[in-house]
Amino acid sequence: MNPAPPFRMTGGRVRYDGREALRGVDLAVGDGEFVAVLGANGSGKSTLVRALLGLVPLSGGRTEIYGVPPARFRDWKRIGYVPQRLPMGGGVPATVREVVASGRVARQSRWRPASSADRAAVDAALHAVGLADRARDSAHLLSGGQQQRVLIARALAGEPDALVLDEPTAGVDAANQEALAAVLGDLSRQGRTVVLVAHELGPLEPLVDRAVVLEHGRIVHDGAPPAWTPHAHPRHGEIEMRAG
Ligand SMILES: Nc1ncnc2c1ncn2[C@@H]1O[C@H](COP(=O)(O)OP(=O)(O)OP(=O)(O)O)[C@@H](O)[C@H]1O
Repeated sequence: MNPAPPFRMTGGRVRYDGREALRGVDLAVGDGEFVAVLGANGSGKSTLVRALLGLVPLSGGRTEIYGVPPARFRDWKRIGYVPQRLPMGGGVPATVREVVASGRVARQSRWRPASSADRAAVDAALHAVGLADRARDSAHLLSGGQQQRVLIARALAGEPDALVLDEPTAGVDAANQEALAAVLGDLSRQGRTVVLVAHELGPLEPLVDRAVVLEHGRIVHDGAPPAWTPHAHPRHGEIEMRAG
């Protein structure tokens, strides 16, 4: 029997205040796949990835993480999540290293201090996103693009099998987008599963095996990445399929 895929949603529905944001989504993401979730503002992209992770409840259908419904899933160290907005800033200033080290929590025993494996994973994650030389800096003083890389490093530090990123390129300059593409390319070649939400793929495009396009909470395309005018947000009718 094949092992359960990282994510499988069947007939997934999500309702906010009586309005449906997901309207019957069937989606299985296989081990090692690199899937981009595309669509216009408000089409339901964030809702879909949050529902896959059990962060928003389904009003209909079901979803599983490695074959287990999110409420019963316990193996969170296998999953990395990079949210759309920064939960850091405000509060107590933390160094870049401290934020990244917090990504090890799911792997650490509560009664033991960080092990050498923890420290090595944090170092590797900082190195992967090109921020090793900023480890002692306050995370909230970095640029938006660098903060995004800190959040990615935090997820990488947990050495997840599957990584979910919500618009990792939004508001990120070209150099940081290239850096992100290099990191995600390495992960993908290592066989990790990547699901990312994007408006535009930019330098990530060559990495994408499969694009899932949402419109009004439904999947309207699932296959090769569609081509559209750069810098335009895909709207109804604007997406054209690449020949071949
Ligand atoms: N917490 C919430 N409460 C009520 N409505 C919500 C909530 N979150 C999202 N919505 C609505 O659900 C729909 C889908 O939103 P969602 O954020 O999933 O779309 P999106 O494709 O990720 O959009 P964007 O590209 O702007 O991030 C939108 O109409 C949005 O206004």
